[in-house]
Amino acid sequence: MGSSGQQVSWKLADHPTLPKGKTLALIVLDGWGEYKPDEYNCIHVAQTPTMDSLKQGAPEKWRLIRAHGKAVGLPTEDDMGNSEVGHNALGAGRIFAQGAKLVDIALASGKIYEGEGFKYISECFEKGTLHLIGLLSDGGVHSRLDQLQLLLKGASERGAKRIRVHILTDGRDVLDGSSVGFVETLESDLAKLRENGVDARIASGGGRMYVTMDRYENDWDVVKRGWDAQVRGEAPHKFANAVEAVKKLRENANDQYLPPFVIVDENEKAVGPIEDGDAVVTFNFRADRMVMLAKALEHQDFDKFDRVKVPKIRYAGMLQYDGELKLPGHYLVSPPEIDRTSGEYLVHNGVRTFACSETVKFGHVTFFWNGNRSGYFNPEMEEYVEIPSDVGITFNVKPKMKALEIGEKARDAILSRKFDQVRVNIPNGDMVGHTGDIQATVVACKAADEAVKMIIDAIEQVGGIYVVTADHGNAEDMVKRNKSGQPLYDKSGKLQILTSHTCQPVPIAIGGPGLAAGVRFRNDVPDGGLANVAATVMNLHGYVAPNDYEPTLIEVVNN
Ligand SMILES: O=C(O)[C@@H](CO)OP(=O)(O)O
Ligand SMILES: [Mn+2]
Ligand SMILES: [Mn+2]
Repeated sequence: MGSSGQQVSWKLADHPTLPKGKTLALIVLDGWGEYKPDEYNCIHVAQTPTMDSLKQGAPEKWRLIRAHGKAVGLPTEDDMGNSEVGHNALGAGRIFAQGAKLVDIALASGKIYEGEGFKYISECFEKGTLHLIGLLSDGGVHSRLDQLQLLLKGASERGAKRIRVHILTDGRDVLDGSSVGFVETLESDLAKLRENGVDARIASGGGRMYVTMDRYENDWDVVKRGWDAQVRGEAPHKFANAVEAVKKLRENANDQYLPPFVIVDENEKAVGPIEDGDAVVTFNFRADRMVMLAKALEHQDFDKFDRVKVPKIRYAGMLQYDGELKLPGHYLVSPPEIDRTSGEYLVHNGVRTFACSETVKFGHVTFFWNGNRSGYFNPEMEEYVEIPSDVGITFNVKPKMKALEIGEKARDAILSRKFDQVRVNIPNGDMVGHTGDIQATVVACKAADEAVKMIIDAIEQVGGIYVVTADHGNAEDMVKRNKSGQPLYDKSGKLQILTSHTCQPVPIAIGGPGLAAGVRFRNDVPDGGLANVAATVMNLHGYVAPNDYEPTLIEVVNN
């Protein structure tokens, strides 16, 4: 049965000419876009002989595809790509309206306030406090400030009398240092609410990478720091107001890594710990970095850290973050129903699959790939291997990350001949790109290229096929630019470093000894994007994709 209840026919039609049984390596370079060659394009600066040689196969075996905006289900063409929407599109073969867009629609129509989730939390408004926890920026990757603003307004109009916002500063999807402005904006909104009789305040905060927003259980301490501040009202730093807190803490850390703080009253008492009878909403729409907190808030038998205090609350996510675990049970907006993913089809058709990355990207090639669904479709047919990521460092310190280990695992999986598809995510360009450290990102790109080479070499040995692509841009452009592409400087003359993803297209290359003669990229899908990759991969496994999948990027010509 499909998730919508209808019977799904999983059998895929045979491809008219392409054979089955070739080992296929599917390599996703995280944060690897295509951009003009200059000194801030780390992919260009780095030695990347493998990726360079693939590019020489253009236009038949190398091309660019869209990885941002509407091509991946985001609200506008100004929205940069990200891993969640990117891997969802790669795996699902169709474009789904994503969380950002679904929340926009639900807020605009007011439907968000009519759903079960809002009713559930609003029953606490009379006696309890409404806590809103999430990423404070307009990055649009995990959350958006304007959505928070609408939610604050909507909730207060519908009876929330006491509101506490627990902020996580960004500096990753937006410029470092922009946190101050976002906090000022939020403070002025909360002041207006107070004028209207709503007791609304910021209660706690911290930088997203150091407080709360860990993912894939890489480091529970991150979530614990947030818990202590948000729930217990305990943090090493105490301030009377949040703008002052962020300004002060920025003296020793950037936005992504601000230490946890709580806002206190005249008696040094935290103004907004979470108490029995309160309502809590995590207002991020994106799943990966909210799942751990959701578990801490929702699971009775939670044992990842000592929560000390476990208030009886009503908790709702902006979305449901994990469709398989049904986590959280209550949510304000229904998530996209990403069903019938390519992974599920291929497993049903006997394609044995291996997927691997290191912890910080592990869920990208498994959970996101499979439509935000954790676990295997069929454990007999699939093996997912996670290589533990380094914990407690920023990745510019170790820019090679686990690229070679991922390459080795993929190589061994290919050479074992136990798998038909070997899928990896190579994180370097993205994770190091987010640190804004240009030199380290150059090293990162080189390491990623070396990992690609290892995997392609293994494919050569077994007579297989490779598909190399990326989920969105990042390392190819490390500075903020004006409309004509010139780097921008701030008031003090400092170059404005871009830590975020980009709106650039990404490459896709196909090749390997197992690629049938005459296979090439068609030229009649010029606007092809990440969602076109699934049908392409199904073809290379010897199958035709379901009708409603975005069209394949390849054709077979007689030569
Ligand atoms: O680190 C993350 O959470 C995002 C940026 O916010 O990056 P990616 O989409 O590549 O995972
Ligand atoms: Mn990514
Ligand atoms: Mn990223």
